[in-house]
Amino acid sequence: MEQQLQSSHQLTARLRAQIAMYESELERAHGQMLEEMQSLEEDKNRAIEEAFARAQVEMKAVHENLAGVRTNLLTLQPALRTLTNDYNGLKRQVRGFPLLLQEALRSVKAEIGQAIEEVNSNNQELLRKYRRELQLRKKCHNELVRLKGNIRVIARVRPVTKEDGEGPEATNAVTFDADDDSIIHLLHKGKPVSFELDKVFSPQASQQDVFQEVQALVTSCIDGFNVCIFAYGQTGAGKTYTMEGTAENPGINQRALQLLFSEVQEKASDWEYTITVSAAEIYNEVLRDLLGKEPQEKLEIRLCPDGSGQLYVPGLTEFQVQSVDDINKVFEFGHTNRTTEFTNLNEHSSRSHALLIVTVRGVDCSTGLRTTGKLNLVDLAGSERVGKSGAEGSRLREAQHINKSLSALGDVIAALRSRQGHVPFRNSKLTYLLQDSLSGDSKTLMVVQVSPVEKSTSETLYSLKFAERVRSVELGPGLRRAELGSWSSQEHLEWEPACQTPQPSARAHSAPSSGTSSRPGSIRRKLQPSA
Ligand SMILES: Nc1ncnc2c1ncn2[C@@H]1O[C@H](COP(=O)(O)OP(=O)(O)OP(=O)(O)O)[C@@H](O)[C@H]1O
Repeated sequence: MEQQLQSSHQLTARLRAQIAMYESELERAHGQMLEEMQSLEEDKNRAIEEAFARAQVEMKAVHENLAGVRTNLLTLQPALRTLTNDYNGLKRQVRGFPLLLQEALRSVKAEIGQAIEEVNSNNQELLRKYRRELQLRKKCHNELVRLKGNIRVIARVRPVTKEDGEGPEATNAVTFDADDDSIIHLLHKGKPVSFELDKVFSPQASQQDVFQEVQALVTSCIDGFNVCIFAYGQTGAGKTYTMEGTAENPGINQRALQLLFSEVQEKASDWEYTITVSAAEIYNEVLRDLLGKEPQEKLEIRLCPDGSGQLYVPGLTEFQVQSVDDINKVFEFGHTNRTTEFTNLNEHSSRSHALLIVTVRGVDCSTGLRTTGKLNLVDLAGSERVGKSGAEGSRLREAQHINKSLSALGDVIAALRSRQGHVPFRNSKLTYLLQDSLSGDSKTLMVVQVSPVEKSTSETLYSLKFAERVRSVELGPGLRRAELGSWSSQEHLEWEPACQTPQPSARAHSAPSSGTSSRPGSIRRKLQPSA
């Protein structure tokens, strides 16, 4: 028991020791906890101090801002008052604006109306002056025509060419007057003969020199005048050279078209122009279209059904052209047609009359005034007197037709120059077709082509007589009848009275799109042997 008591005492002592250890442990943990609480308390206080300090700074800034805003408010108040006043003023103005606008519109309308009236009356005045100017211009032109004669005749002598050969027959038989460019001398069978025309061009004259002589006629077409330019003369005398020329040295046709295009362009701000071209041929008194799709078709000249008395050719193709390039295309097209039609185009060309008809239609943009002028460029058939040299068959028939139409042309020109009441336009297709362009205010220029060589002197003599006769028919009534009798075909073959046929033009086209030719205005282009 004692043992048990002893062990129990020992156990109690161990337990007491253990409890003492726990208690000291607890005490230490308690101390630690107190320390940590102390440190936490310090942290909290520090944080509170810092937050307080920041809050104080911010508070100070807010106070300062508030003070600034207050100051601003104080300064904005007067501005706000002004704005309110302005706003109210504007509101009043907006309310009164429709009335003001109406009033302003009324006064502006009245001012514009007055200005329009002034402009109108100015325009009327200008229009009146313009019309008077136009009339004056036309009067001047007519006066010029009257003074100069509306029919002029010039001669052009071509140079001696290789084709003239050599020897006495190819010697030069034509000379000129150094002091007077309207005189030409011919040595015919040893006798000198002189002629006076309106102007004579020697072989040295250039294409441009000749064109200068016809330039004014060409431009008058833009003002609504009709013009005829003829090349007359025996085969090989240079008619086609003068009218068509070569690629390097173009003749009247191309230069005229070029001039028309440039003149029309210059006037483009005031006038609207359209230029159309037609080309026709008269062979054995049959009229045919050189630009048509059916070159064989015979055309007739008819009276316009509108009762205007104007003539027209139903079916004659008319191409509208705007540039030399368009002309190239038109004539290339016509030429292609013809080369397939004739085995010997050159010969055929020599025996037919070729006409290039250029029509210039204009509208004055400001007045609506319309003008139409026609420029007829005619390469006549060779004038040689084949019949006298004993031609037969178809050659004789051709010659008869040529002589008949050239005589008829001479008759018409003579009648016009002498201002006869009756002009025999209907005696040939050529004169009938050109009736509109030969009468009235129209102008005519005949270029008589002359071969200079000895062997051609008979034909040259004949051509120059023809030319001088055309020119010498006086304009005055006293002399009116003096020369008329000589127009019957003494030198041409006898011919029968012309059948009576006449003609408006149709078939307007724009230029075809074929290949280009180097010779615009070439309706009678001669084929080169190699072609
Ligand atoms: N002024 C000139 N300058 C240089 N050569 C010219 C001149 N006039 C004509 N010729 C030349 O003379 C030749 C005959 O001229 P062209 O063919 O023009 O005569 P034509 O009168 O038209 O003949 P046809 O009646 O056969 O048509 C051509 O070779 C042409 O080039």
